Amino acid sequence: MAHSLVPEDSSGWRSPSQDTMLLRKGRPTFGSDPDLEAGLASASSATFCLNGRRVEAQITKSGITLTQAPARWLIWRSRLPSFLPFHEILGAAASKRALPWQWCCWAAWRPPAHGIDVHTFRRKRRKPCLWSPVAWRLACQDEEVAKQWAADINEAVSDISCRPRTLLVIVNPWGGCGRARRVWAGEAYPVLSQAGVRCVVVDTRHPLHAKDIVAALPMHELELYDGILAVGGDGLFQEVLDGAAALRCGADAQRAAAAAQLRLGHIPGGSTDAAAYSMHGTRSAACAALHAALGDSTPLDVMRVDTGDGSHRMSVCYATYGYMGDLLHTSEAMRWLGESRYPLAGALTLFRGRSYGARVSYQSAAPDALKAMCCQHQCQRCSVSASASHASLGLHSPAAVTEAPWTTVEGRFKSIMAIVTSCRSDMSPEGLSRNAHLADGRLHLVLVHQCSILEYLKFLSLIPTCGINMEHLPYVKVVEATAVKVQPLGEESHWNVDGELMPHNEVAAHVCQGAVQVFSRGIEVGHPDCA
Ligand SMILES: Nc1ncnc2c1ncn2[C@@H]1O[C@H](COP(=O)(O)OP(=O)(O)OP(=O)(O)O)[C@@H](O)[C@H]1O
Repeated sequence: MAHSLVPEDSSGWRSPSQDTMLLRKGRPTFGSDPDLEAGLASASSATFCLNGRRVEAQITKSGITLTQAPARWLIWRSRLPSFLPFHEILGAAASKRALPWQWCCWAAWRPPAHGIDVHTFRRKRRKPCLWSPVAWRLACQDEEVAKQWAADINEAVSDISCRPRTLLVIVNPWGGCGRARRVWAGEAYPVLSQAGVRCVVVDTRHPLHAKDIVAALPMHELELYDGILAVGGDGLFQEVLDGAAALRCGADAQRAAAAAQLRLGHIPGGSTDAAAYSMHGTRSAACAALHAALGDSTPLDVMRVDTGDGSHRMSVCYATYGYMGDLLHTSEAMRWLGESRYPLAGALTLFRGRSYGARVSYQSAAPDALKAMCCQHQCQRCSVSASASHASLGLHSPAAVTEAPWTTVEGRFKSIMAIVTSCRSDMSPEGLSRNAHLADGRLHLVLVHQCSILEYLKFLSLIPTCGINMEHLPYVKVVEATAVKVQPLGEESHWNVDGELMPHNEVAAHVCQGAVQVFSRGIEVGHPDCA
Protein backbone atom coordinates (compact mmCIF):
# COMPACT_ATOMS: atom_id res chain seq x y z
CA MET A 1 0.00 0.00 0.00
CA ALA A 2 1.47 3.34 -1.06
CA HIS A 3 1.64 6.10 1.53
CA SER A 4 1.67 9.81 1.09
CA LEU A 5 5.08 10.86 2.32
CA VAL A 6 5.17 13.12 -0.71
CA PRO A 7 2.45 14.31 -3.09
CA GLU A 8 1.20 11.75 -5.54
CA ASP A 9 -1.24 11.69 -8.39
CA SER A 10 -4.39 9.59 -8.65
CA SER A 11 -2.59 6.65 -10.29
CA GLY A 12 -0.57 6.04 -7.17
CA TRP A 13 2.63 7.41 -8.65
CA ARG A 14 4.62 9.99 -6.82
CA SER A 15 4.98 13.11 -8.93
CA PRO A 16 8.73 13.51 -8.54
CA SER A 17 9.02 16.36 -10.91
CA GLN A 18 6.52 18.21 -12.96
CA ASP A 19 9.42 19.86 -14.72
CA THR A 20 11.20 19.03 -17.95
CA MET A 21 12.74 15.83 -16.59
CA LEU A 22 9.55 13.89 -17.08
CA LEU A 23 9.20 15.19 -20.61
CA ARG A 24 12.38 13.46 -21.67
CA LYS A 25 12.61 12.24 -25.22
CA GLY A 26 14.34 8.96 -25.94
CA ARG A 27 16.62 10.26 -28.74
CA PRO A 28 20.04 11.38 -27.53
CA THR A 29 21.04 14.90 -28.45
CA PHE A 30 24.76 14.33 -28.20
CA GLY A 31 25.63 11.49 -30.53
CA SER A 32 29.09 10.23 -31.40
CA ASP A 33 29.12 12.15 -34.71
CA PRO A 34 31.95 14.72 -34.29
CA ASP A 35 30.33 17.19 -36.71
CA LEU A 36 27.06 17.06 -34.85
CA GLU A 37 28.88 17.45 -31.57
CA ALA A 38 30.91 20.43 -32.84
CA GLY A 39 27.75 22.05 -34.17
CA LEU A 40 25.91 21.59 -30.96
CA ALA A 41 28.81 22.74 -28.89
CA SER A 42 29.06 26.00 -30.79
CA ALA A 43 25.26 26.45 -30.67
CA SER A 44 25.26 25.67 -26.95
CA SER A 45 27.57 28.25 -25.52
CA ALA A 46 26.38 31.25 -23.59
CA THR A 47 27.37 33.70 -20.88
CA PHE A 48 25.88 33.25 -17.44
CA CYS A 49 26.31 34.61 -13.96
CA LEU A 50 27.31 31.97 -11.43
CA ASN A 51 27.68 32.92 -7.77
CA GLY A 52 28.33 36.55 -8.72
CA ARG A 53 30.95 35.67 -11.36
CA ARG A 54 30.60 35.92 -15.11
CA VAL A 55 31.19 32.54 -16.76
CA GLU A 56 31.34 31.35 -20.35
CA ALA A 57 29.47 28.05 -20.42
CA GLN A 58 29.59 25.47 -23.16
CA ILE A 59 27.80 22.17 -23.58
CA THR A 60 30.12 19.43 -24.82
CA LYS A 61 29.58 15.72 -25.40
CA SER A 62 30.36 14.81 -21.81
CA GLY A 63 29.24 17.81 -19.78
CA ILE A 64 29.22 21.56 -19.26
CA THR A 65 32.48 23.50 -19.24
CA LEU A 66 32.50 26.73 -17.24
CA THR A 67 35.19 29.34 -17.88
CA GLN A 68 35.33 32.25 -15.48
CA ALA A 69 35.98 35.72 -16.89
CA PRO A 70 39.16 37.15 -15.32
CA ALA A 71 38.38 39.73 -12.61
CA ARG A 72 41.55 40.72 -10.74
CA TRP A 73 39.80 43.36 -8.71
CA LEU A 74 37.78 40.78 -6.82
CA ILE A 75 39.15 40.26 -3.30
CA TRP A 76 36.78 37.40 -2.56
CA ARG A 77 36.78 34.56 -5.05
CA SER A 78 34.26 31.79 -4.82
CA ARG A 79 35.36 28.24 -5.62
CA LEU A 80 33.42 27.42 -8.75
CA PRO A 81 33.46 24.21 -10.77
CA SER A 82 35.15 24.34 -14.16
CA PHE A 83 33.36 21.28 -15.49
CA LEU A 84 30.05 19.60 -14.65
CA PRO A 85 30.02 16.08 -16.17
CA PHE A 86 26.60 14.83 -17.26
CA HIS A 87 27.11 11.58 -15.38
CA GLU A 88 27.20 13.59 -12.16
CA ILE A 89 24.20 15.80 -12.99
CA LEU A 90 20.80 14.79 -11.64
CA GLY A 91 18.83 17.16 -13.82
CA ALA A 92 18.24 20.81 -14.61
CA ALA A 93 15.26 23.12 -14.28
CA ALA A 94 14.68 26.59 -15.70
CA SER A 95 14.10 29.03 -12.87
CA LYS A 96 12.74 32.57 -12.84
CA ARG A 97 14.12 33.80 -9.57
CA ALA A 98 17.68 35.19 -9.55
CA LEU A 99 19.54 35.62 -6.28
CA PRO A 100 19.93 39.38 -5.52
CA TRP A 101 23.69 39.18 -5.14
CA GLN A 102 23.97 37.62 -8.60
CA TRP A 103 23.06 41.02 -10.02
CA CYS A 104 26.48 42.36 -9.27
CA CYS A 105 28.02 40.65 -12.28
CA TRP A 106 25.74 42.49 -14.68
CA ALA A 107 24.87 46.12 -14.77
CA ALA A 108 22.32 46.83 -12.07
CA TRP A 109 19.72 48.08 -14.54
CA ARG A 110 19.70 44.71 -16.35
CA PRO A 111 19.56 42.08 -13.62
CA PRO A 112 19.57 38.42 -14.73
CA ALA A 113 15.92 37.57 -14.12
CA HIS A 114 16.13 33.98 -15.38
CA GLY A 115 18.32 31.02 -14.74
CA ILE A 116 18.91 27.29 -14.81
CA ASP A 117 19.33 25.25 -11.65
CA VAL A 118 21.77 22.46 -12.42
CA HIS A 119 21.32 19.81 -9.72
CA THR A 120 24.46 17.85 -8.97
CA PHE A 121 26.57 17.11 -5.87
CA ARG A 122 29.70 18.25 -4.10
CA ARG A 123 32.36 16.05 -2.50
CA LYS A 124 33.61 16.94 0.94
CA ARG A 125 37.24 18.03 0.65
CA ARG A 126 38.74 15.79 3.27
CA LYS A 127 36.28 12.96 2.70
CA PRO A 128 35.53 12.51 -1.03
CA CYS A 129 33.00 9.75 -0.41
CA LEU A 130 30.76 12.17 1.49
CA TRP A 131 28.58 13.80 -1.15
CA SER A 132 26.05 16.52 -0.57
CA PRO A 133 23.51 17.73 -3.14
CA VAL A 134 24.19 21.14 -4.64
CA ALA A 135 22.35 23.27 -7.23
CA TRP A 136 24.48 25.58 -9.37
CA ARG A 137 22.33 28.45 -10.60
CA LEU A 138 23.39 29.73 -14.00
CA ALA A 139 21.63 33.10 -14.24
CA CYS A 140 20.92 34.92 -17.50
CA GLN A 141 18.59 37.56 -18.93
CA ASP A 142 16.98 35.55 -21.69
CA GLU A 143 14.17 33.19 -20.72
CA GLU A 144 14.47 31.23 -24.00
CA VAL A 145 18.17 30.55 -23.37
CA ALA A 146 17.40 29.28 -19.87
CA LYS A 147 14.64 26.97 -21.11
CA GLN A 148 16.71 25.65 -24.01
CA TRP A 149 19.70 24.95 -21.79
CA ALA A 150 17.60 23.13 -19.20
CA ALA A 151 16.05 20.99 -21.96
CA ASP A 152 19.43 20.23 -23.54
CA ILE A 153 20.98 19.22 -20.21
CA ASN A 154 18.01 17.01 -19.33
CA GLU A 155 18.12 15.31 -22.72
CA ALA A 156 21.81 14.56 -22.35
CA VAL A 157 21.28 13.20 -18.84
CA SER A 158 18.31 11.05 -19.89
CA ASP A 159 20.57 9.30 -22.39
CA ILE A 160 22.64 7.74 -19.60
CA SER A 161 21.41 4.16 -19.70
CA CYS A 162 22.29 3.11 -16.15
CA ARG A 163 19.99 5.72 -14.57
CA PRO A 164 16.95 4.24 -12.82
CA ARG A 165 13.54 5.40 -14.07
CA THR A 166 11.27 3.78 -11.47
CA LEU A 167 12.11 2.52 -8.00
CA LEU A 168 10.17 0.65 -5.35
CA VAL A 169 10.84 2.34 -2.00
CA ILE A 170 10.11 0.40 1.20
CA VAL A 171 10.07 2.53 4.36
CA ASN A 172 10.09 1.17 7.90
CA PRO A 173 8.10 3.89 9.75
CA TRP A 174 9.63 2.68 13.04
CA GLY A 175 13.22 2.46 11.78
CA GLY A 176 15.68 4.47 13.91
CA CYS A 177 12.83 5.33 16.33
CA GLY A 178 10.85 7.06 13.55
CA ARG A 179 13.86 8.66 11.84
CA ALA A 180 13.40 6.68 8.61
CA ARG A 181 10.31 8.64 7.48
CA ARG A 182 11.99 12.00 8.07
CA VAL A 183 15.11 10.85 6.28
CA TRP A 184 13.08 9.72 3.27
CA ALA A 185 10.93 12.84 2.96
CA GLY A 186 13.64 15.36 3.87
CA GLU A 187 16.90 13.97 2.45
CA ALA A 188 16.42 11.13 -0.03
CA TYR A 189 13.22 11.95 -1.90
CA PRO A 190 14.30 15.47 -2.99
CA VAL A 191 17.43 14.01 -4.62
CA LEU A 192 15.51 11.31 -6.52
CA SER A 193 12.90 13.86 -7.49
CA GLN A 194 15.53 16.18 -9.00
CA ALA A 195 16.72 13.23 -11.09
CA GLY A 196 13.18 12.56 -12.30
CA VAL A 197 13.07 9.09 -10.74
CA ARG A 198 9.55 7.82 -10.13
CA CYS A 199 9.20 6.38 -6.63
CA VAL A 200 6.48 3.99 -5.52
CA VAL A 201 6.58 4.24 -1.73
CA VAL A 202 5.32 1.52 0.59
CA ASP A 203 5.36 1.63 4.39
CA THR A 204 5.93 -1.65 6.22
CA ARG A 205 3.23 -2.65 8.69
CA HIS A 206 4.91 -5.46 10.62
CA PRO A 207 8.25 -7.27 10.93
CA LEU A 208 9.11 -9.27 7.77
CA HIS A 209 6.57 -7.25 5.73
CA ALA A 210 9.37 -5.93 3.51
CA LYS A 211 10.47 -9.49 2.67
CA ASP A 212 6.86 -10.47 1.86
CA ILE A 213 6.40 -7.43 -0.39
CA VAL A 214 9.54 -8.13 -2.40
CA ALA A 215 9.07 -11.90 -2.60
CA ALA A 216 5.49 -11.43 -3.89
CA LEU A 217 6.30 -8.92 -6.64
CA PRO A 218 4.44 -9.92 -9.82
CA MET A 219 6.22 -10.09 -13.16
CA HIS A 220 4.86 -6.80 -14.53
CA GLU A 221 6.16 -4.93 -11.46
CA LEU A 222 9.55 -6.64 -11.63
CA GLU A 223 9.83 -5.43 -15.21
CA LEU A 224 8.78 -1.93 -14.19
CA TYR A 225 11.24 -1.38 -11.33
CA ASP A 226 14.92 -0.71 -11.87
CA GLY A 227 15.65 -1.28 -8.22
CA ILE A 228 14.41 -1.39 -4.65
CA LEU A 229 15.38 1.04 -1.90
CA ALA A 230 15.10 0.09 1.77
CA VAL A 231 14.65 3.17 3.97
CA GLY A 232 15.41 2.11 7.53
CA GLY A 233 18.08 0.18 9.36
CA ASP A 234 20.14 -2.90 8.58
CA GLY A 235 17.22 -5.14 9.58
CA LEU A 236 15.03 -3.68 6.84
CA PHE A 237 17.77 -3.89 4.20
CA GLN A 238 18.31 -7.52 5.17
CA GLU A 239 14.58 -8.23 4.74
CA VAL A 240 14.60 -6.69 1.25
CA LEU A 241 17.66 -8.77 0.43
CA ASP A 242 15.92 -11.90 1.75
CA GLY A 243 12.89 -11.14 -0.43
CA ALA A 244 15.04 -10.59 -3.52
CA ALA A 245 16.95 -13.83 -2.83
CA ALA A 246 13.66 -15.74 -2.41
CA LEU A 247 12.54 -14.44 -5.82
CA ARG A 248 15.81 -15.42 -7.45
CA CYS A 249 15.72 -18.90 -5.99
CA GLY A 250 12.01 -19.42 -6.73
CA ALA A 251 10.52 -21.92 -9.17
CA ASP A 252 9.41 -19.23 -11.65
CA ALA A 253 12.42 -18.85 -13.95
CA GLN A 254 11.07 -15.69 -15.59
CA ARG A 255 10.59 -13.89 -12.27
CA ALA A 256 13.97 -15.16 -11.03
CA ALA A 257 15.67 -13.70 -14.11
CA ALA A 258 13.86 -10.36 -13.69
CA ALA A 259 14.77 -10.25 -9.97
CA ALA A 260 18.46 -10.79 -10.81
CA GLN A 261 18.36 -7.50 -12.77
CA LEU A 262 17.14 -5.48 -9.77
CA ARG A 263 19.61 -3.27 -7.96
CA LEU A 264 19.15 -2.84 -4.23
CA GLY A 265 19.87 0.27 -2.20
CA HIS A 266 19.95 1.14 1.48
CA ILE A 267 18.89 4.64 2.52
CA PRO A 268 20.21 4.80 6.09
CA GLY A 269 17.40 5.61 8.51
CA GLY A 270 18.00 3.09 11.29
CA SER A 271 20.00 2.94 14.50
CA THR A 272 23.31 1.69 13.07
CA ASP A 273 23.10 1.50 9.24
CA ALA A 274 26.24 -0.59 8.74
CA ALA A 275 25.11 -1.72 5.26
CA ALA A 276 24.91 1.80 3.77
CA TYR A 277 27.99 2.93 5.73
CA SER A 278 30.04 0.02 4.37
CA MET A 279 28.86 0.53 0.79
CA HIS A 280 29.40 4.30 0.59
CA GLY A 281 31.86 5.07 3.41
CA THR A 282 29.35 7.44 4.99
CA ARG A 283 26.01 7.25 6.75
CA SER A 284 24.52 10.17 4.83
CA ALA A 285 21.04 9.42 3.45
CA ALA A 286 21.40 12.12 0.76
CA CYS A 287 24.63 10.50 -0.39
CA ALA A 288 22.98 7.05 -0.60
CA ALA A 289 20.10 8.61 -2.58
CA LEU A 290 22.60 10.30 -4.92
CA HIS A 291 24.21 6.94 -5.70
CA ALA A 292 20.77 5.53 -6.52
CA ALA A 293 19.68 8.54 -8.58
CA LEU A 294 22.93 8.52 -10.61
CA GLY A 295 22.50 4.79 -11.28
CA ASP A 296 25.73 3.62 -9.67
CA SER A 297 26.13 -0.11 -9.52
CA THR A 298 28.54 -2.48 -7.84
CA PRO A 299 28.40 -6.16 -6.86
CA LEU A 300 28.09 -7.01 -3.17
CA ASP A 301 28.92 -10.24 -1.34
CA VAL A 302 26.03 -11.89 0.46
CA MET A 303 26.45 -14.35 3.33
CA ARG A 304 23.76 -17.01 3.52
CA VAL A 305 23.23 -18.03 7.17
CA ASP A 306 21.37 -21.32 7.69
CA THR A 307 20.22 -22.41 11.13
CA GLY A 308 19.56 -25.87 12.56
CA ASP A 309 15.77 -25.42 12.39
CA GLY A 310 15.83 -25.09 8.59
CA SER A 311 15.41 -21.31 8.41
CA HIS A 312 17.94 -19.01 6.78
CA ARG A 313 18.82 -15.32 6.38
CA MET A 314 20.92 -13.34 3.96
CA SER A 315 23.41 -10.92 5.42
CA VAL A 316 25.77 -8.30 4.03
CA CYS A 317 27.45 -7.31 7.28
CA TYR A 318 28.02 -9.83 10.05
CA ALA A 319 26.81 -12.84 12.00
CA THR A 320 28.05 -12.97 15.59
CA TYR A 321 27.61 -15.31 18.53
CA GLY A 322 28.48 -14.73 22.18
CA TYR A 323 29.01 -11.16 23.37
CA MET A 324 27.27 -9.41 20.44
CA GLY A 325 24.37 -11.88 20.50
CA ASP A 326 23.84 -11.34 24.23
CA LEU A 327 24.16 -7.58 23.71
CA LEU A 328 21.41 -7.56 21.07
CA HIS A 329 19.18 -9.82 23.15
CA THR A 330 19.53 -7.46 26.13
CA SER A 331 19.08 -4.32 24.02
CA GLU A 332 15.85 -5.53 22.38
CA ALA A 333 14.13 -5.10 25.75
CA MET A 334 15.30 -1.45 25.83
CA ARG A 335 14.15 -0.32 22.32
CA TRP A 336 12.40 2.69 23.87
CA LEU A 337 15.86 4.10 24.70
CA GLY A 338 16.69 4.54 20.99
CA GLU A 339 20.34 4.35 19.95
CA SER A 340 21.55 4.75 23.55
CA ARG A 341 20.28 1.22 24.27
CA TYR A 342 23.41 -0.24 22.68
CA PRO A 343 26.13 1.16 25.01
CA LEU A 344 23.97 0.37 28.04
CA ALA A 345 23.28 -3.21 26.93
CA GLY A 346 26.98 -3.52 25.97
CA ALA A 347 28.14 -2.56 29.47
CA LEU A 348 25.68 -4.96 31.14
CA THR A 349 26.76 -7.83 28.86
CA LEU A 350 30.45 -7.10 29.42
CA PHE A 351 30.19 -7.21 33.21
CA ARG A 352 28.27 -10.49 33.07
CA GLY A 353 31.55 -11.85 31.63
CA ARG A 354 30.08 -14.92 29.93
CA SER A 355 31.85 -17.25 27.51
CA TYR A 356 30.35 -20.15 25.55
CA GLY A 357 31.55 -23.58 24.46
CA ALA A 358 31.40 -24.24 20.70
CA ARG A 359 32.81 -26.34 17.86
CA VAL A 360 33.80 -24.07 14.98
CA SER A 361 34.63 -25.44 11.51
CA TYR A 362 35.70 -23.29 8.59
CA GLN A 363 36.93 -23.46 5.01
CA SER A 364 39.94 -21.16 4.61
CA ALA A 365 39.96 -18.78 1.64
CA ALA A 366 42.76 -19.21 -0.90
CA PRO A 367 45.75 -16.89 -0.29
CA ASP A 368 45.52 -13.65 -2.28
CA ALA A 369 48.35 -11.33 -3.35
CA LEU A 370 45.97 -8.34 -3.16
CA LYS A 371 45.12 -9.08 0.49
CA ALA A 372 46.49 -5.85 1.92
CA MET A 373 44.63 -3.65 -0.58
CA CYS A 374 41.87 -1.50 0.90
CA CYS A 375 38.48 -1.75 -0.76
CA GLN A 376 37.65 1.41 -2.67
CA HIS A 377 36.04 2.73 -5.85
CA GLN A 378 37.13 0.52 -8.81
CA CYS A 379 38.68 -2.00 -6.41
CA GLN A 380 40.92 -4.49 -8.19
CA ARG A 381 40.17 -7.31 -5.79
CA CYS A 382 36.39 -6.93 -6.20
CA SER A 383 36.59 -6.55 -10.00
CA VAL A 384 36.94 -10.31 -10.43
CA SER A 385 33.58 -10.85 -8.80
CA ALA A 386 31.62 -13.97 -9.60
CA SER A 387 29.16 -14.10 -12.45
CA ALA A 388 25.49 -13.64 -11.52
CA SER A 389 24.60 -17.28 -12.27
CA HIS A 390 27.36 -18.63 -10.02
CA ALA A 391 26.30 -16.26 -7.23
CA SER A 392 22.67 -17.37 -7.52
CA LEU A 393 23.78 -20.98 -7.01
CA GLY A 394 25.24 -20.04 -3.64
CA LEU A 395 22.09 -18.15 -2.66
CA HIS A 396 19.95 -21.14 -3.48
CA SER A 397 21.57 -23.82 -1.40
CA PRO A 398 22.66 -24.14 2.25
CA ALA A 399 25.81 -26.02 1.19
CA ALA A 400 29.10 -24.16 0.79
CA VAL A 401 30.17 -23.65 -2.82
CA THR A 402 33.87 -24.58 -2.64
CA GLU A 403 35.49 -27.99 -2.12
CA ALA A 404 38.23 -26.64 0.22
CA PRO A 405 39.06 -28.76 3.32
CA TRP A 406 37.45 -27.91 6.68
CA THR A 407 39.45 -26.94 9.78
CA THR A 408 37.83 -27.48 13.18
CA VAL A 409 38.50 -25.63 16.47
CA GLU A 410 36.78 -26.52 19.74
CA GLY A 411 36.82 -24.47 22.94
CA ARG A 412 35.20 -21.70 24.95
CA PHE A 413 34.71 -18.38 23.21
CA LYS A 414 33.77 -14.90 24.35
CA SER A 415 32.75 -14.07 20.85
CA ILE A 416 32.59 -15.64 17.37
CA MET A 417 32.11 -13.28 14.43
CA ALA A 418 31.77 -13.86 10.69
CA ILE A 419 32.18 -10.49 8.96
CA VAL A 420 31.46 -10.13 5.23
CA THR A 421 31.99 -6.44 4.46
CA SER A 422 33.85 -3.75 6.40
CA CYS A 423 30.87 -3.15 8.79
CA ARG A 424 31.35 0.57 9.34
CA SER A 425 29.34 2.36 11.97
CA ASP A 426 29.54 5.52 14.06
CA MET A 427 31.39 3.47 16.72
CA SER A 428 33.90 2.22 14.16
CA PRO A 429 33.96 4.59 11.15
CA GLU A 430 36.79 2.69 9.42
CA GLY A 431 34.95 -0.58 9.93
CA LEU A 432 35.18 -3.66 12.09
CA SER A 433 37.17 -5.35 9.38
CA ARG A 434 39.40 -2.91 7.51
CA ASN A 435 40.67 -5.50 5.02
CA ALA A 436 37.18 -6.60 4.08
CA HIS A 437 35.99 -6.00 0.52
CA LEU A 438 32.56 -5.47 -0.93
CA ALA A 439 32.81 -8.38 -3.37
CA ASP A 440 35.87 -10.58 -2.83
CA GLY A 441 33.89 -13.67 -1.79
CA ARG A 442 35.51 -13.91 1.65
CA LEU A 443 34.43 -13.50 5.23
CA HIS A 444 36.63 -12.69 8.19
CA LEU A 445 36.14 -15.22 10.95
CA VAL A 446 37.08 -13.75 14.35
CA LEU A 447 37.45 -16.11 17.29
CA VAL A 448 37.86 -14.41 20.67
CA HIS A 449 38.81 -17.18 23.09
CA GLN A 450 37.83 -17.17 26.75
CA CYS A 451 39.55 -14.25 28.50
CA SER A 452 39.06 -11.94 31.49
CA ILE A 453 36.63 -9.00 31.45
CA LEU A 454 39.60 -6.62 31.27
CA GLU A 455 41.13 -8.45 28.32
CA TYR A 456 37.79 -8.41 26.49
CA LEU A 457 37.41 -4.72 27.31
CA LYS A 458 40.82 -4.16 25.71
CA PHE A 459 39.64 -6.02 22.59
CA LEU A 460 36.49 -3.88 22.42
CA SER A 461 38.33 -0.62 23.05
CA LEU A 462 40.80 -1.32 20.21
CA ILE A 463 38.04 -1.90 17.62
CA PRO A 464 37.42 1.80 16.80
CA THR A 465 41.15 2.35 16.12
CA CYS A 466 42.33 -0.90 14.54
CA GLY A 467 39.23 -2.96 13.80
CA ILE A 468 39.36 -6.69 14.47
CA ASN A 469 42.90 -7.16 13.16
CA MET A 470 44.52 -7.75 16.54
CA GLU A 471 47.13 -10.42 15.92
CA HIS A 472 49.07 -9.06 18.92
CA LEU A 473 46.33 -10.23 21.33
CA PRO A 474 46.95 -13.96 22.04
CA TYR A 475 43.26 -14.67 22.68
CA VAL A 476 42.11 -13.28 19.30
CA LYS A 477 42.39 -15.28 16.05
CA VAL A 478 41.31 -13.93 12.65
CA VAL A 479 41.08 -16.11 9.53
CA GLU A 480 39.85 -15.41 6.03
CA ALA A 481 37.28 -18.05 5.16
CA THR A 482 34.58 -18.78 2.62
CA ALA A 483 32.31 -20.86 4.85
CA VAL A 484 31.88 -21.53 8.56
CA LYS A 485 29.84 -23.86 10.77
CA VAL A 486 29.26 -23.34 14.51
CA GLN A 487 27.80 -25.93 16.83
CA PRO A 488 27.16 -24.76 20.43
CA LEU A 489 28.41 -27.03 23.21
CA GLY A 490 26.65 -26.62 26.58
CA GLU A 491 25.11 -23.28 27.57
CA GLU A 492 24.03 -21.23 24.56
CA SER A 493 24.17 -17.56 23.61
CA HIS A 494 22.26 -15.96 20.68
CA TRP A 495 23.13 -15.37 17.03
CA ASN A 496 22.98 -11.75 15.94
CA VAL A 497 22.79 -11.43 12.14
CA ASP A 498 22.97 -7.79 10.96
CA GLY A 499 21.26 -6.70 14.17
CA GLU A 500 18.52 -9.35 14.10
CA LEU A 501 18.28 -12.38 16.41
CA MET A 502 18.23 -15.88 14.88
CA PRO A 503 15.75 -18.48 16.14
CA HIS A 504 18.32 -21.31 16.43
CA ASN A 505 21.97 -21.45 17.49
CA GLU A 506 23.44 -24.18 15.29
CA VAL A 507 24.57 -22.22 12.28
CA ALA A 508 26.23 -22.74 8.88
CA ALA A 509 27.18 -19.71 6.82
CA HIS A 510 28.85 -19.25 3.44
CA VAL A 511 29.60 -16.32 1.16
CA CYS A 512 28.06 -15.86 -2.29
CA GLN A 513 30.49 -13.63 -4.15
CA GLY A 514 28.99 -10.52 -5.70
CA ALA A 515 25.51 -12.03 -5.42
CA VAL A 516 23.57 -8.75 -5.64
CA GLN A 517 24.07 -5.48 -7.45
CA VAL A 518 23.67 -2.45 -5.23
CA PHE A 519 23.36 1.28 -5.90
CA SER A 520 26.94 2.14 -4.96
CA ARG A 521 30.33 2.74 -6.58
CA GLY A 522 32.48 1.63 -3.66
CA ILE A 523 34.26 4.10 -1.43
CA GLU A 524 35.88 7.09 -3.12
CA VAL A 525 39.12 7.85 -1.30
CA GLY A 526 40.56 10.48 -3.62
CA HIS A 527 39.16 12.70 -6.35
CA PRO A 528 40.67 15.55 -8.40
CA ASP A 529 37.89 17.86 -7.11
CA CYS A 530 39.23 17.35 -3.58
CA ALA A 531 42.93 17.81 -4.38
N1 LIG B 1 6.00 -1.52 10.63
C1 LIG B 1 6.77 -2.21 11.44
N2 LIG B 1 6.43 -2.41 12.73
C2 LIG B 1 7.23 -3.08 13.57
N3 LIG B 1 8.43 -3.61 13.21
C3 LIG B 1 8.82 -3.44 11.96
C4 LIG B 1 8.03 -2.74 11.00
N4 LIG B 1 8.70 -2.70 9.83
C5 LIG B 1 9.85 -3.39 10.02
N5 LIG B 1 9.94 -3.83 11.29
C6 LIG B 1 11.04 -4.56 11.93
O1 LIG B 1 11.84 -3.65 12.68
C7 LIG B 1 13.14 -4.20 12.80
C8 LIG B 1 14.19 -3.09 12.84
O2 LIG B 1 14.07 -2.32 11.72
P1 LIG B 1 15.25 -1.45 11.11
O3 LIG B 1 16.44 -2.30 10.88
O4 LIG B 1 14.68 -0.74 9.92
O5 LIG B 1 15.53 -0.32 12.19
P2 LIG B 1 16.54 -0.21 13.43
O6 LIG B 1 16.53 -1.45 14.21
O7 LIG B 1 16.21 1.05 14.11
O8 LIG B 1 17.94 -0.02 12.73
P3 LIG B 1 19.27 -0.91 12.78
O9 LIG B 1 18.89 -2.28 12.25
O10 LIG B 1 20.21 -0.17 11.87
O11 LIG B 1 19.70 -0.96 14.20
C9 LIG B 1 13.32 -5.14 11.64
O12 LIG B 1 13.60 -6.41 12.13
C10 LIG B 1 11.98 -5.16 10.94
O13 LIG B 1 11.54 -6.47 10.69
